[in-house]
Amino acid sequence: MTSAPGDVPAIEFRDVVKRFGDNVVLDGLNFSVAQGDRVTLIGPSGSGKTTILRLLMTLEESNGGLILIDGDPYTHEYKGKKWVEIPEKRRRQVRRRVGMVFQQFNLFPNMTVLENIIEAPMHVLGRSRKDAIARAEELLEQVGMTEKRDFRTTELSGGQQQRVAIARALAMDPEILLLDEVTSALDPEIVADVLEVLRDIAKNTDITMLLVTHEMQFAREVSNRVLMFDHGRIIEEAPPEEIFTDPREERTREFLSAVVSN
Ligand SMILES: Nc1ncnc2c1ncn2[C@@H]1O[C@H](COP(=O)(O)OP(=O)(O)OP(=O)(O)O)[C@@H](O)[C@H]1O
Repeated sequence: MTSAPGDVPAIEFRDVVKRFGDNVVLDGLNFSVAQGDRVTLIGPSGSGKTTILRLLMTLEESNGGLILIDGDPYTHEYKGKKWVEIPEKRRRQVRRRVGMVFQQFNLFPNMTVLENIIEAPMHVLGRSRKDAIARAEELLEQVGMTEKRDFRTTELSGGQQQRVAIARALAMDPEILLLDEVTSALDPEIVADVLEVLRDIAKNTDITMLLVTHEMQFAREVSNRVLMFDHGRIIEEAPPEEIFTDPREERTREFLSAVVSN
């Protein structure tokens, strides 16, 4: 599902600049993602893909430009003829619409699976414990983890932890789900289980998804648009069937053949 022309994009980057010291990672980046779009970011290591997701989670601050979620500016707005910072409270409201699953799961190790999933809905969204548990149980079923409900996360395999992390992100009912190389830390034989869960979410929800992955087959199945990054710039953009079979740019071609032969 993609938005009709004229709809407000779910995500918009306008001239976004991000530097780490002298290292200019994003140098005036512009792109947008329509509501319900599934967009994969590909590109060599260090090209800025994770930085984009971290900016969207406000885990990093940009050095310029605007990031908008559903048309709402995230960090700054133009008011009274000058740029002013968005108050923290409003920023948190916008931030809540975005969920992220990380490469390294980032679960709370001293909590059970269930506690991990209900923590934010109760404390951030103010849901009752009963409602949070009911939703968590639905999600545990969806990711095939019902039996591990009361286990500590340290007792789970990487693939199981990642499925819990997906359930935890979904428990906040995000409009946008960011997936950062969610299978990279997993043994090859369990990658398929996690991809199956994500495929299911892509098929059965209208969540906007922005994913960074080296699993090209997965990107092909799940996304409807692929953006190829190099040095913080989009050098090619196309539907997966086009970019994976007949890339326009030499740099994309090189990158894809290196990934496939790995
Ligand atoms: N916290 C940080 N401090 C300093 N430099 C950073 C930091 N985070 C990222 N960088 C730098 O920003 C650049 C982009 O990194 P980023 O992780 O976004 O790339 P990437 O495309 O996601 O790479 P990969 O595919 O390896 O994950 C790199 O040069 C990296 O060294």
